[in-house]
Amino acid sequence: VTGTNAVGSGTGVLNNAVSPLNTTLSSGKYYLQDNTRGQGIFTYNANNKSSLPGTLMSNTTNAFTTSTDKAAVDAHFYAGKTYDYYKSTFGRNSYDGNGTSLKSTVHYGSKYNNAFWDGTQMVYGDGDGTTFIALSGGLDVVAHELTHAVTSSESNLTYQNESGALNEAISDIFGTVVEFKTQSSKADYLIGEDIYTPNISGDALRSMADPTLNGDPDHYSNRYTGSADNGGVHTNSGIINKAAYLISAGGTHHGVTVSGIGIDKLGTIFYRANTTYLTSSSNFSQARAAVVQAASDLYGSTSAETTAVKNAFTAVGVN
Ligand SMILES: CCCCC[C@H](S)C(=O)N[C@@H](Cc1ccccc1)C(=O)N[C@@H](C)C(=O)O
Ligand SMILES: [Zn+2]
Repeated sequence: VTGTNAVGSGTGVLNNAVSPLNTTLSSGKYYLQDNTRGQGIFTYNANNKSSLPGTLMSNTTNAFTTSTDKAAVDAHFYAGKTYDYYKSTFGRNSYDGNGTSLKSTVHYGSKYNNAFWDGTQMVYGDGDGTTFIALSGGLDVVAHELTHAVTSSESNLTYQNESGALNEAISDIFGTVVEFKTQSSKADYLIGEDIYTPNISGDALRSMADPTLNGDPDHYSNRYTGSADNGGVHTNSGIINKAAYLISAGGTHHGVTVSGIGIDKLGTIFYRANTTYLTSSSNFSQARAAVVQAASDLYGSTSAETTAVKNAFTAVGVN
């Protein structure tokens, strides 16, 4: 909408206080439209239907605190935080580098247990209340989906088999990196922990530290070779997620010891790989080469960073 910039507040999915919330005042109504980042961040309500984008979220006051507001408040705020990470860390203006506006829709479908990037916008379900609660309530979910947009603009990894698992792992990696940079006190290497199984504490949809906790492989010899889930893109991502975990945190896996280099460098290395070396058809072995080259460019071919990358990929059986 055309209006004036305003700063409001809200309540998130986990009943967390959210402030500041960048909004737009137009004709006496406040909209979830943030004009301070790129060409804007716009958050919509699908009203539990499946037509997109739905209606731009509005309120008569600048306090978004109703139950309907909560998923939108987090989607809006976390999209802004993810935008900030890419802009401040790499100078990247929005997912395409051109400041293209970020659109999110919440309350998609009925009890929809998923979130996705549809090629032009982020989409979030409410969950069924048992497997998931509203998925935009997880910062790692929002950063996961927005990172698919970055990947689509860069390597454009094909969403199936090994390139698809790489695509998924890169989204999990940046979901985690953004969580560490934005919510440092509650950051972890778990994926979806904030919005997964509200009745079970301590679990998550995936674990980068130990993918086997959810039945996902942590070594290439255990990869899934079937056709489900586009060739196991959410399963075989565990192999790359484990390598990423080892690069950042270090550890010994299958007899190979990795000296961790930290979460910031993990993000910097994978960002360079995704924007410079990976292509739509890259497989795991080619991804190793891409990430090694990225680390070498950044820190030197004999650096501790490059050594950590090599050892981590070896540890998960990718050569
Ligand atoms: C619509 C068809 C599937 C789209 C897949 C999207 S990109 C995706 O990977 N969504 C994430 C959502 C997510 C992210 C982080 C944490 C929790 C949940 C995902 O992992 N979806 C799982 C449930 C899946 O599709 O199997
Ligand atoms: Zn995904």
